[in-house]
Amino acid sequence: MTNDTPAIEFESVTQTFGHITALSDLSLEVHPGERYGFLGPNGAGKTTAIGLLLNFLRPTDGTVRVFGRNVQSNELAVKSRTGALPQGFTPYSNLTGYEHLEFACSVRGVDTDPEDVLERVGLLDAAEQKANGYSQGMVRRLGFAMALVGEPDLLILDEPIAGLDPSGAARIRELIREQNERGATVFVSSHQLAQVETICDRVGIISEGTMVAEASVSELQARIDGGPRLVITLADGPVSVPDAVMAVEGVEDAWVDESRVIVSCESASVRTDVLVALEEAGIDVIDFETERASLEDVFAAYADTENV
Ligand SMILES: Nc1ncnc2c1ncn2[C@@H]1O[C@H](COP(=O)(O)OP(=O)(O)OP(=O)(O)O)[C@@H](O)[C@H]1O
Repeated sequence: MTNDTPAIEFESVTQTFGHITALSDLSLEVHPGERYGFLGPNGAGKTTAIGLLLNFLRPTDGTVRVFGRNVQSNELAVKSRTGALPQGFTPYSNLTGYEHLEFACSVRGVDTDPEDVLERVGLLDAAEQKANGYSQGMVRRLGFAMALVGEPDLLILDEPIAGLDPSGAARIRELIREQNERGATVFVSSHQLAQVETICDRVGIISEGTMVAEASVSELQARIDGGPRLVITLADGPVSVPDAVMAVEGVEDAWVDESRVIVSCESASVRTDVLVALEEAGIDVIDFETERASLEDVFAAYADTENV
């Protein structure tokens, strides 16, 4: 393996279940050290892709590699470098949190202190409690703790933040960052777009088993709306978009939303020109701010191809 070898590689992967095509000729690469968000609506094929990565499924066609190794023919070598939190993770109800971690350590053949990992996910106080008394959020954190055992080079996390309260979600985000800083590649599947936006540096969006967009979060936003919008509140309240705004070179679009004028511009300097133009036209501005399209907006536009 060289430094250029992808941490994850799907090469023209198709997965069918009878007459259903879950993945269709999917290709993607995740570079070592990346935090990659794998996004898509329900039924898009995310869990199928993770099932292939973990060798729970055999691809109908194509090849899946982890650190350059075909996952089908190198299962043990791949698993020794991978920690996973699968979507349907359910704990053994009669084992305590501590016993789950002991089990994960023995499977991996490492002598990590279970209490250390439980503390990192905020479950130390519940270490001696049986997992059947755990809340949904505690179960996700337990699964995450088991994925961390042995400091794997690759973390595959299916909806890691689902079911967590804000402080639990913040803790998991922090742990993901920590793991990434020590060098782990992170692959996060989610339809909680706001969560992925803050965790990942690159995002792939799949729809109906096909990759429809792949870029950094900021690139995706820029593709949809040309960058941040300027939101202006006028003293007299707008009835229509002032001509002075539309006359500014670089204004792509402008519209009235309730009491505000929203201006889509191609660059930050155009936003300044808009404010100057309003002042010169004698129109009083009470307030202005810039507003980014959320990844939610981006996703909706890509998922609904009629809007692209
Ligand atoms: N074992 C299976 N047998 C038959 N069809 C399946 C099987 N697993 C997945 N599918 C189908 O493949 C498609 C992709 O499903 P998948 O679970 O991978 O999507 P997903 O993006 O993970 O969705 P969700 O966010 O709801 O979990 C769906 O149409 C699903 O019904």
